[in-house]
Amino acid sequence: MNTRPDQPLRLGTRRSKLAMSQSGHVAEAVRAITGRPVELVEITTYGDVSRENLAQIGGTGVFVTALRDALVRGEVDFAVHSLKDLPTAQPDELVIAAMPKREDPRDALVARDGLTFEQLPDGARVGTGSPRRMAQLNAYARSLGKSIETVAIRGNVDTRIGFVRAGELDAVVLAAAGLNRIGRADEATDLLSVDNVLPAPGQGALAVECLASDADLISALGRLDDPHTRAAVTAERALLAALEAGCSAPVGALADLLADGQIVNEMRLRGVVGTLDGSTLVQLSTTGPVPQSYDEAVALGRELADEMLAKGAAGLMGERSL
Ligand SMILES: NCc1[nH]cc(CCC(=O)O)c1CC(=O)O
Repeated sequence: MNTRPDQPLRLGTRRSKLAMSQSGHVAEAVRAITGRPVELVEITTYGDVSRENLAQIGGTGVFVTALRDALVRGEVDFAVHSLKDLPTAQPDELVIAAMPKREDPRDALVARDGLTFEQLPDGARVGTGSPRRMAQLNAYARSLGKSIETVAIRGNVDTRIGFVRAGELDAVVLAAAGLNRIGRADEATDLLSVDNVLPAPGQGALAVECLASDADLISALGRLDDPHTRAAVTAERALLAALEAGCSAPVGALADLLADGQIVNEMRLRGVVGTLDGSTLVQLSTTGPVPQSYDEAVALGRELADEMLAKGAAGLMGERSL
């Protein structure tokens, strides 16, 4: 670790309520492991100040780059990111020392009058800036014999829920993990089954990152790692990378463990790509032994990507936001 044992470890974090909450939990855990104080260093990222549509600015790393720069410059010792905001390419000088146990990966609906997705009226206005959500929500609505109007919005959790409270939208869709982490789980009026809406790769999981050269810190942070979360998220991100898609692409993926009684013996990886209007989806799944290494997890993701590409996935990903 870079600083003297009596000095606090510096944790770089975005300053949104969600980021502060997840960083606070990691800080507490690191304090317990190392016996050292942990100080939060607030860092503003491009994604926090830009008002541009995320799908248009490309999404790749806009919430992450400033935190990584602070790590490389030695201004902070480690950083906490939402895994789904992290580009799939890993810089050589940094490592993800821990992926703690994942929260609920599902998307949540926050609708007026307590409505579930099935109860939304035909033509309901549903806010989301995510092409992945647009594609799958439109397809889900279609399967229920109705249509919805997806409205591109962005902003933090409070801002997005505010559109519903103000009566401007019938509903918004957000990550359940985000609501849970800021103590607002009860705002969700529906949790969308992953059978209908697959989450973003890595959704609900965190990445704790530090310098690749900081062996002591890597080993301390490693105690927060959850191997099943890491295997699942690694497979999901390998799928995303092999599809050559970024976090703003209409790609959903989720790996989960299949248990036979108490014995976990397989990992299933599901993936989806679609057109924004939801008229065409390529949705496939594959199952294999629980990956025991990084390479095995990557292989599962690549295998599914190859199958999806063979079914025409590439042709569906050209579209960006509206
Ligand atoms: N930049 C958006 C973002 N990044 C991580 C989360 C939620 C928490 C998570 O997935 O870990 C969110 C908000 C959302 O999608 O509603």
